[in-house]
Amino acid sequence: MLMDSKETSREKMGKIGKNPSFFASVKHALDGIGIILREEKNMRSHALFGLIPLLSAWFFGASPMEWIVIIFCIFLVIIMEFLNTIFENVVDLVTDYEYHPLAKKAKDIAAGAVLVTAFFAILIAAIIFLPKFLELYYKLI
Ligand SMILES: Nc1ncnc2c1ncn2[C@@H]1O[C@H](COP(=O)(O)OP(=O)(O)OP(=O)(O)O)[C@@H](O)[C@H]1O
Repeated sequence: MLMDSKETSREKMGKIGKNPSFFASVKHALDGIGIILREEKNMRSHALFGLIPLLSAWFFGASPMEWIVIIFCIFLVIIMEFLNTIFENVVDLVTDYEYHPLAKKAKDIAAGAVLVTAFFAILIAAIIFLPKFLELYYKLI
């Protein structure tokens, strides 16, 4: 019963349905990336901060394994921000922007997951780069 009304409303809208091709799926995925870059200031910050370890890796001539770990950490933070944004949107959809303690809980926990991942990435960056920075520092003084 519910299924029938759902399908009818889908047909009426004419906008929702299975992607007709692989390229249509890719286009919608790219739209999603565009939306998160436009609407989420935190995602732009992550992308910008991600440049620091990349430039440092280039400057210090990081080993292939160090490059892999650094790129892994950058993508981990970015993926976590994607998940956080998905949660925020689903919560807003369900609550229709009305206050609900469970909505607060879900959003705060999702934001906490991003924070934990960012700390993890900073810790890894410190383990890789701190000795290199110190070596350079003692060479220069
Ligand atoms: N429907 C709601 N009910 C209760 N609290 C909410 C609700 N929506 C948001 N909040 C609270 O307001 C905070 C900010 O919510 P918002 O959706 O604006 O996230 P944001 O500022 O985009 O978060 P982030 O910085 O993680 O991207 C949430 O972390 C949560 O504590």
